[in-house]
Amino acid sequence: ETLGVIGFPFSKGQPRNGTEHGPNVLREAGIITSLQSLGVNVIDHGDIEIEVVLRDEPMKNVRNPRTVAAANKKLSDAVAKLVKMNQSVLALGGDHCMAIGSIHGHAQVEPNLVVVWVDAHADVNTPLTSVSGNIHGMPLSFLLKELEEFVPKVPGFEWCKPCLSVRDLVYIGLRDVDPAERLIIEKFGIHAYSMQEVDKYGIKEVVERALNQVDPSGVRPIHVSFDVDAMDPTLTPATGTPVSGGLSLRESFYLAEEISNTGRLSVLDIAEVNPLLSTEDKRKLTVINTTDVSTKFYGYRRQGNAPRDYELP
Ligand SMILES: N/C(=N\O)NCCC[NH3+]
Ligand SMILES: [Mn+2]
Ligand SMILES: [Mn+2]
Repeated sequence: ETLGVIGFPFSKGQPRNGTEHGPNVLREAGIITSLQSLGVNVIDHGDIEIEVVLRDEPMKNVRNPRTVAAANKKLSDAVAKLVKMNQSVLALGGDHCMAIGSIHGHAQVEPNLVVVWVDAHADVNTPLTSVSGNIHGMPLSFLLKELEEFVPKVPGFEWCKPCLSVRDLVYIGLRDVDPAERLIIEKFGIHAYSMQEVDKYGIKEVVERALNQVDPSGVRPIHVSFDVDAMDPTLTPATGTPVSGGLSLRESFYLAEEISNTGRLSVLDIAEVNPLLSTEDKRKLTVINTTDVSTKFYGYRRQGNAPRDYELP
């Protein structure tokens, strides 16, 4: 099967320049060749062309609404096109507003998808609960049907019809959740495995419970939205909102291997790599660790990978 890679060189969902370089630093780190060396047929479709919308005034406190909306509409169309062609999609961000386009596009073709949101943050503020106005802290509020009545019209987002139900979403890695976000999680009973649960149950149990809760019959396409700040900042320091006490490299590998083992990973977002926010060696560390997790999502096994259709000589 074919893995289509799309770059989303974007940073306007948050205030720190640099995430627009995420796709290219991941490519420069060899993420494409690493995946090809697994025997995956990888096609790099290049980057979404980002247009700057002039006079993109804030709507109440929501920053860069039209620019964020336009970019994510393009991403949605691109992801939908590839999924329709039976490609798995790896979307390289870019800040986490990318999930609006990525999940929306995926859902146009696979409405039965489930979302595994791997992140230190819940990213489920609405435009009315967000303190910052940064859309990368709100993507799920644009996607969740149950939140539609709580989300005001934001200019540019007319195309974005909510496409996900709270019961089809599960969080892993939370450790910096706003009060309003916790209210939403509890009000709608969203499945959420914070780092507290990871410590309590262990990653094996967390992954098992998470997948069983959103997809007990084990048949639904999986969308993983992976914010690199889910991992411990000692592993991925080049990111905008690092939070201590994150997933270890081995917990991240295990999560990726188990998702890969389902055989139903359909779209993976890699969000919030910001090479400008750290020294050269910390940038290198971030992209190497991110690449190493990505290869586990697409078949690399620490146990070893026996050659396919090949006998011992
Ligand atoms: N990395 C971030 N989200 O995943 N930052 C925004 C969230 C702050 N509440
Ligand atoms: Mn995020
Ligand atoms: Mn985050």
